[in-house]
Amino acid sequence: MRIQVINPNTTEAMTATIEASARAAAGPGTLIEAITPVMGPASIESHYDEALAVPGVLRAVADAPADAHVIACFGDPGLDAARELATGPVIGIAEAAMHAATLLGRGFSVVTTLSRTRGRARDLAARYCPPHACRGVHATDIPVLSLSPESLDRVVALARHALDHDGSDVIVLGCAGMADLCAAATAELGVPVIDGVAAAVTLAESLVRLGLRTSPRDEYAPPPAKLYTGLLTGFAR
Ligand SMILES: O=C(O)C[C@H]1NC(=O)NC1=O
Repeated sequence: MRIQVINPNTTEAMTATIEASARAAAGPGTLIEAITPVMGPASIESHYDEALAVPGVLRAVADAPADAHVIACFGDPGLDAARELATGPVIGIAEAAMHAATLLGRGFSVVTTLSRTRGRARDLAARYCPPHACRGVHATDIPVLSLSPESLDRVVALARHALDHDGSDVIVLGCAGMADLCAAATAELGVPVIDGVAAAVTLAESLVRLGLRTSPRDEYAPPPAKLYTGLLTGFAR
């Protein structure tokens, strides 16, 4: 099977981090096609960035039919719109990570980048999870493009604080750029630490293997035909 893994920001180095995590998680029969969009922000750290990332996500989904698509940004930008264009499953990394977390413990905490992105994470938790599953969202105040292997200590220290303060038992990494910190953080913390990229790829694989796809009925049906002007000439097939 072919899974398209989209980095919604335009930073190739981050796409490489995402691709490595996706390939490590994928099964032997899965081809990972990681892509960087042709348009959008260099990183996504605000509602404005998120809005401007969506056209690039939709272009990617429309241009490359795949058995499934992963949106590899913790804000899950364009997830519902992408489901109207795709035929296979479309999975966001926040969605996958949060669902996985609810299967592994009684409550999870999110460790993310800038404090201003905490509201989005809370909103997504309210959509995806039962009440009280997400016990807290904590910001490292590390900008997305400043994440590096040296960020591990800060991420782990904040995760320890989160586990104690929130009374949670699982950690969700709140940025695709943290994917390469997951194994080391898991070893340090001794609790499940979830990388949304890996969770989304394996969830997408499972759905495809079960022969399941996005429902074409009603809300996720292809968008109604209409005129689009300017840059956004529309991406519907
Ligand atoms: O919302 C965040 O801080 C993380 C999010 N931003 C980004 O460019 N890739 C992400 O996963």
